[in-house]
Amino acid sequence: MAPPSPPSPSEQPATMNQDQSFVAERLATIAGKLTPPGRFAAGGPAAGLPNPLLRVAGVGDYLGWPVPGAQVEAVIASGAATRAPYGLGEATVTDAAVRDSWRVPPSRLTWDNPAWDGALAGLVADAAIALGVAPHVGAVLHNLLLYRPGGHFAAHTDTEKVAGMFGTLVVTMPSVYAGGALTVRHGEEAETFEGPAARLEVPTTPHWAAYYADCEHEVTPLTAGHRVVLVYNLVRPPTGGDSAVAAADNEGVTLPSPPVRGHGGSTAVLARFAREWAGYVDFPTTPTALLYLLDHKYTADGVGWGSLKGKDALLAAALRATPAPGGSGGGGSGGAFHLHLVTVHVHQQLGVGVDPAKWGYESPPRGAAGKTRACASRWAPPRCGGAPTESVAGTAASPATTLPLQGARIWIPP
Ligand SMILES: O=C(O)CCC(=O)C(=O)O
Ligand SMILES: [Fe+2]
Repeated sequence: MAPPSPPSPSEQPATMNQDQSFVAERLATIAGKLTPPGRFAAGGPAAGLPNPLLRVAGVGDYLGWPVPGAQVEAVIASGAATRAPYGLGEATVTDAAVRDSWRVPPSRLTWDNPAWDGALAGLVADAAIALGVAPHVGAVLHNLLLYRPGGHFAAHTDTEKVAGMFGTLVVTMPSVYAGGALTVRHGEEAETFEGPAARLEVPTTPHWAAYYADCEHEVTPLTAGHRVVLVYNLVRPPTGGDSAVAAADNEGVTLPSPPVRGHGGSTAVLARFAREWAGYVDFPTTPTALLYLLDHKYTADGVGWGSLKGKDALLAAALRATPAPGGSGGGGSGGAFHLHLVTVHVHQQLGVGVDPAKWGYESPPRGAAGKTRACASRWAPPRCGGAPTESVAGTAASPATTLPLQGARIWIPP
């Protein structure tokens, strides 16, 4: 933070109580008002997609358009498809109670319609815009999935299968089925994609759905018919592509800026917030650092300034663009905030009357029998679980650097 400059009386919030909740609540309020550049999931009919003329090696004819149920059964009977597995911890297992579908790997698929790749690229661009992701998004075919009556996939999140993967695109080929709805959830929100034939009509139009891979999703059981989907990994350059602008941060480390525009007026609000915070930072109960829990979940490999999603990307862009009081611009050494993408593990002991504002970075509360109660992170996902410890540890996620937080008073969201 910039050196304190006492706020004028008119800048003091009416509810100021000079404790740690003021700055944290103010930042949460500002973040809450940001409108993310896209949705966590999007989809609908894909009228622009032609019949790909898809062939499964060893099965003969092109798949029909719509795909007849008998042809799906023939692919399964041929041995070209195997039961689709799912990840359980480090292992990959098959269990029809969790996932009941069949997969054909890309190595056994060919598509002969030369118009397919261009049409798919157009759909991927639309999906990227709908999710609010920077340009240069690519789609890599992962599987052809076949669902029979009763087929389903229980709620799960998708693992990042390749570097730069941030989401999944599902293209549902026209076929006759009922049930088999895809529901995607993020926080309190849910989106359901019914596919082309929710009412057992003979469909001719494929459908699509795209979502961030960390969003939980499920496919409800098919009550009749066969569902055929192409599943693509959505990938983007790890640093956010062309729009990633290198900028030196306050510690002299070069970081790419998040590939997001549209934070607009929020930098003015954040600049005012920075002034207020600076004016009160000498109070012993005012935090000198804030942990902000990201809206999306990120893996250690997948987190970075250029790979933040949705609201996270927007807030990071706004914070980075906020100039220091008296400074001419943000995003670099003149910015109002020191920003770090880190994973912080916090294991708090119950029953000791904890006042998080008094914590030093390496002085966690100590006390009664250990129980993991809170996991918090600043710009990175909580990693809950594991053995309770009495330490608070931070790992810089991007880039690897030592955090200058020793002795900081950190406010941790409840
Ligand atoms: O079948 C679908 O619509 C989704 C499949 C899925 O969730 C996956 O392959 O991970
Ligand atoms: Fe999935």
